[in-house]
Amino acid sequence: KNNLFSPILLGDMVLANRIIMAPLTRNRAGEGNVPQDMNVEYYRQRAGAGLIISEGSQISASGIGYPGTPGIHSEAQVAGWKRVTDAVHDEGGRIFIQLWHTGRISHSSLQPDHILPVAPSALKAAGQAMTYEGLHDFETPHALTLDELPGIVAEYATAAQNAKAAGFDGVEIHAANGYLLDQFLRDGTNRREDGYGGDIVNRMRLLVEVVGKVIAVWGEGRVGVRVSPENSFNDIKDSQPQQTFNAVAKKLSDYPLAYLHVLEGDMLTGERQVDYAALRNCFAGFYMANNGYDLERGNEAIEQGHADMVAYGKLFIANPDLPERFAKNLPLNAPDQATFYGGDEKGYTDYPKYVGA
Ligand SMILES: C=C(C(=O)O)c1ccccc1
Repeated sequence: KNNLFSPILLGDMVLANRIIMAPLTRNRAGEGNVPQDMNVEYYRQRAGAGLIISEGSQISASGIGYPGTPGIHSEAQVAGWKRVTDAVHDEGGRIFIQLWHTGRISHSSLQPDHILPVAPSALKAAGQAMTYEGLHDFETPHALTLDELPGIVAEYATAAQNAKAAGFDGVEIHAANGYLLDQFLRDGTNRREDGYGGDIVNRMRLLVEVVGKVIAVWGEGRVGVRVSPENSFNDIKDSQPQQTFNAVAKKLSDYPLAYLHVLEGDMLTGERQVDYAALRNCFAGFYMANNGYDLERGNEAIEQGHADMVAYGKLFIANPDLPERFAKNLPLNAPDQATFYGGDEKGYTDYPKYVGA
C-alpha cells in the first residue's frame, strides 16, 4: 500500500514522496516582478517536498492581478527563476511553475498602458482589487473577442517555453480559483454565445487549447492542471459543479498530463457538496488532492486510493521541512496569517526547521 512517503513516477520523473508544496501567492517578488534573493532561499528551504508547485506566475504583463507577484514573460524573470530552480535542484528537489492569468481579477492600474482587465464576458467581480495604492472596486472587464483568444493561448505557450529555459521540471496550468481559465469554465462568469461559451464543451475549449499547446512544449508527464469545482473565492460559481468538472476531468483524460490538481470544497465557506471520489474516477491520470489535509487525512487519502498525491499550502508556509516532520510525527509550526501576503523575510524565510527535542 502506498502512503505519503512512497515515491511516485511522474512521467519519467521519480518524486521522492507524495507530499506536494501547493502554489502559494506571497507577493514578495522583486523589482520588475523578478524573483529575488529571498525567493531563492524560500524555495531552497522547501526542496524536501516531493514536488514544489511555485506561486502563481503571470504569463504576460496583462496576466497580472496583484502587486509583487512574479512573472514568467521577461528575460529578467526567466533569469531570476533560473536561480530558484538551480537552488531547488542543488537540494535534490523538483519544481513546477504555476502558469497564471488572472483575467478579471485585476485592475487597470496594474495593467500595461492601464488597459482594462480581460475576461470571457463583461461581468464585474464583486469585491475589491488589490493594487499598489490599496484596494479599488473591480472594473467591468473587457470581454475578449474571438480573434483575441489565439493571442491568449500563445501567451501560455510562450510562458511554457520560458519555464523550460528557467530550468523548471514542468508547469501547472492554473484553471482554478476564479482566474481567467476558471472564468471560462464556470457558467457564472462565462456568458459567451460563440464557440467558447454555452455548454461545458464550449466553456472548456480555451483550457483544452492551452493544454494542447503547453504539452506540445513539454511532452508527457510534465504538465499539470489545477481546478477548484466549488471554490467561491473571487466571486465565482457554476450552476452544476459536479457535471461541469466531471466533464473537464473526462476530457483531460485524453491528454498525457502529469496530474489533475483539485482544490476540494470551498476555501471561504468550508462547503463541500461535490463528490470528489466521483470526480477522481473521471480522470484517468494521477489525482492530487488539496485543501485542509493534515498528515493523517493525507495518508488516508493515498492509502484508500482517493488521491495519488496531496498538496499542502499553509503547512508548507510554516514548516520548510514538512516531509521530515510528517515522517517523524514531529510538532508543527503554526502559520502566521498576518505575514502571508507581502512584506519581507518575516513569516517567509524565518520559519525554523525542526531542532531535535
Ligand atoms: C493565486 C491565488 C489562488 O490561486 O487563489 C491567490 C492569490 C491571492 C491570494 C491568495 C491566493
